[in-house]
Amino acid sequence: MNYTDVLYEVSEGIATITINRPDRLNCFRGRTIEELIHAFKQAWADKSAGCVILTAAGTKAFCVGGDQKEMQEKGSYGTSENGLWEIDDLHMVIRNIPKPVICAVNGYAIGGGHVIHVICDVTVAADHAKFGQAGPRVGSFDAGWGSAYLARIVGEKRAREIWFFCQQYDAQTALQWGLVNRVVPADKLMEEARALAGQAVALSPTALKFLKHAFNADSAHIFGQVKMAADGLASFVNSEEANEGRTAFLEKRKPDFSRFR
Ligand SMILES: CC(C)(COP(=O)(O)OP(=O)(O)OC[C@H]1O[C@@H](n2cnc3c(N)ncnc32)[C@H](O)[C@@H]1OP(=O)(O)O)[C@@H](O)C(=O)NCCC(=O)NCCSC(=O)CCC(=O)c1ccccc1C(=O)O
Repeated sequence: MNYTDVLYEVSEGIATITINRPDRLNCFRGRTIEELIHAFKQAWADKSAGCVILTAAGTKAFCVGGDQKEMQEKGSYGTSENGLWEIDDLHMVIRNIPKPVICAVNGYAIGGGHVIHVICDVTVAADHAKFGQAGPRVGSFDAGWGSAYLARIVGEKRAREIWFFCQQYDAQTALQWGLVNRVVPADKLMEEARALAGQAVALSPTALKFLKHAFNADSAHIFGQVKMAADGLASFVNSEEANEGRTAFLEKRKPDFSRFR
């Protein structure tokens, strides 16, 4: 597959996957998701790769979720070559790949971009990174991993706060909340992520594989709500209510949801 939205490279046993849409703050469209899935599967199949780093191009954003401009213009984020919108499959391949996945957050991790970092095994954040969910402001929600798994990580009260108020949290707060593992100066981000990845690469791949499956087992039941959440969202995104959120964002004004109460 020829990548347009993603970069992929393997060196010293570490596969690095980079979301490469910096001019759109690395937000994703259907093609981005399809390429990310393909890249994760490459890393899965590659016996020379013992660990994966997921990061993004530039210094402003890791990923700011779904491409709202594409959604506004085309009525969808666009599909993959096979015609499907495969965000759930991306989440599953990050969980199921039997190798540690380290997310190196190089800026904003917002909306669906925040969910992606939440699902990764470990997160290293640049000190200027910002974290948060935006769905209820722009006409979206993740009632699957993005809420239920998030609550396991930061606790119910904080997860509800993150979704119910759509604020942004700095890297130190994210560290204090257990949302990220480490915070480093921005210019040391990849160095730190690669140092951690190198330590994993030196360990027993079979032990790591079984440990990852073991950690996953305890939250696997969340998958039961993921498809329902995705179908609920699919039926919501083109509603008048969701459209008000998206349009307000693109018009740089506050949304007015009062008529939908
Ligand atoms: C990230 C910001 C806080 C940055 O703010 P700021 O520095 O002030 O920059 P801006 O001027 O706002 O932005 C610069 C430029 O980028 C454009 N832009 C920003 N975000 C997006 C985006 N998501 N899509 C498209 N374009 C974007 C912005 O319009 C500006 O363009 P100009 O032309 O220069 O004006 C701030 O930008 C911000 O808050 N961004 C919005 C974040 C957001 O709302 N993200 C989407 C949340 S909804 C989502 O992610 C869908 C989730 C999803 O797909 C999903 C997830 C899980 C399960 C299922 C699904 C599903 O099926 O949908």
